[in-house]
Amino acid sequence: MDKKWLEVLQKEEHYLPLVGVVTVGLAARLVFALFSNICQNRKESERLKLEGYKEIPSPSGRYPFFGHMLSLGKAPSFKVQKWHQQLGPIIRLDMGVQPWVLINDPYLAHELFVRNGINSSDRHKHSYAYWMYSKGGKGMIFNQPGKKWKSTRSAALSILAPKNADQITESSVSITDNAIKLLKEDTDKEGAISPVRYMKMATYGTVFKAVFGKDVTSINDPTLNSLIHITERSIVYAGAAGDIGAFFPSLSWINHLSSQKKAMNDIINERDKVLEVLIREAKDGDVKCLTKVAYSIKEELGLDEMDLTILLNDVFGAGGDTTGMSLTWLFGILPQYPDVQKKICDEVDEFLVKYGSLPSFSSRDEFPYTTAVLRENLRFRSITNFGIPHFTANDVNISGYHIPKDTILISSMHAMHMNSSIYEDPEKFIPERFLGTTKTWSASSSGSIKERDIYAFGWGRRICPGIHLAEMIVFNMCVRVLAQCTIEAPLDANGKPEFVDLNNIKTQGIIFGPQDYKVKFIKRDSSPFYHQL
Ligand code: HEM
Repeated sequence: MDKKWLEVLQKEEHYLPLVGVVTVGLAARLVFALFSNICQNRKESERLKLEGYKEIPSPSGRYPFFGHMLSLGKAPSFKVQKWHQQLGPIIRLDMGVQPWVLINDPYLAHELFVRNGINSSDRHKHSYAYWMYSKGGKGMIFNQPGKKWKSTRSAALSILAPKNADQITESSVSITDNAIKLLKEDTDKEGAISPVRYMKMATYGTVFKAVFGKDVTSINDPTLNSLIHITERSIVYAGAAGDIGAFFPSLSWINHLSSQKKAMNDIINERDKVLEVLIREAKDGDVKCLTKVAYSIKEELGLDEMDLTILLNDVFGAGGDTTGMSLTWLFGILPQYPDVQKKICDEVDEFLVKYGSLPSFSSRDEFPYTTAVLRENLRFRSITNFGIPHFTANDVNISGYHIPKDTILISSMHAMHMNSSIYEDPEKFIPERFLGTTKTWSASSSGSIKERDIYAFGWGRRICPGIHLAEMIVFNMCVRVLAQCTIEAPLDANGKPEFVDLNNIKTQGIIFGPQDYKVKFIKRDSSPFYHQL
């Protein structure tokens, strides 16, 4: 964020006359901004301290004007984990003038987001995500939790809920098989490959079919790729980088000077054009998909065209990158644990011999070890840095702490999954910790807090509506790849495997992934299907 902010300033200065009145004017505005932000910082800190309540601890490393923003570093999730280890389950950060309260204890998070859900389920009115992307709070993700938001959720669940997802189940398998076919062909040509594009094809492709009813057969599908490109640029701006004014109100003028504003507007215009065509074709087509279903119940739900456009974009965007990233972590982790791979392969082979066909998600119960690995993958590397932040609509008091209205609330996703009071040896990748837990991700994310064992899908009324689809795509991809291949790291000049560094994180807006890496998908001669590969 700090770097981006400086880049914006540098770019703007480049276009402005370098000497004279403008430069002096800018300097004066910066000094004024600095001063007024410091005053506001102080007011915010006072607001968080209330007599009779415990003070929420705040880490050192707070700078004037920027607050903790400059201390978050390149891997904010890891830094926040350290702060929780030092200060406990609830901490406060000052991001410019904006207070953030972060929680890494599931019971406290449950008390805040579920028991006090009425006051803790708003979204912050982010300059890009709320005002531009969702046109002032339309659709689902950035909408406030009122009547329209409820309607968009019920429209989405008409396709995504486990009991309604039959159609997606079939298409998920065929899109996944297409992606694996291409992955194998490219491996034969190139040796080691980066799995990211193929995972994106399978995940975005499945969601694309579910939302717009269109099949994706090529990794180069132009419409799918342009929507992915638009989505990924949006995800970056939906993070802190797209909302300078919220952290530094006195610097919000930068947003208006900035070429960033133009770039953001371009994304939205491009998005609207692509969606207009897709929606028209989906409405007129014969395939049952979210667009068709949502339009058929539009009047009943009291939604307008733009509500639906943003909703469809929300579901596409929220489903593709997250699920693809979970698979990208998995294929980076597995080469480092050959014994884990072997146990998954044994389970798949046993199924192949017993039934003579590849499994689909409905056979999930026959894969206790594989499902434990996929749960551990989700815990070990959480995909979203901090979920999607919530915002307090009113003051909230939990466990003796006072959280005022207008505070950003964050479930510290990585720190919660690395909390040693919940998981033994949390820094180690140990799938066995989940053996014996056969519930689906969806069932265990929404049950009682005592039975919850993963926290990657958020909380309360805002909980991710795509959990079932996410698990289905990840399961299908994992078992179908390992039915045919083993995954190995390429070797360096000395014959040593070049594993991806699992602690070297790439943060893209709200998503958290590994650095780019390559692996080899090697045909598995022990597979009962070997001769058909
Ligand atoms: C492994 C994959 C996924 C992960 C880790 C994930 C995680 C999350 C998280 C953390 C939230 C925020 C919840 C909160 O605010 O408390 C969320 C919301 C959401 N997710 Fe997912 N998600 C995944 C896959 C999907 C899929 C496949 C879809 C749909 C196709 C989807 C659609 C959504 C939507 C629409 C929301 C916004 C809900 C609202 O604001 O009311 N997600 N997801």
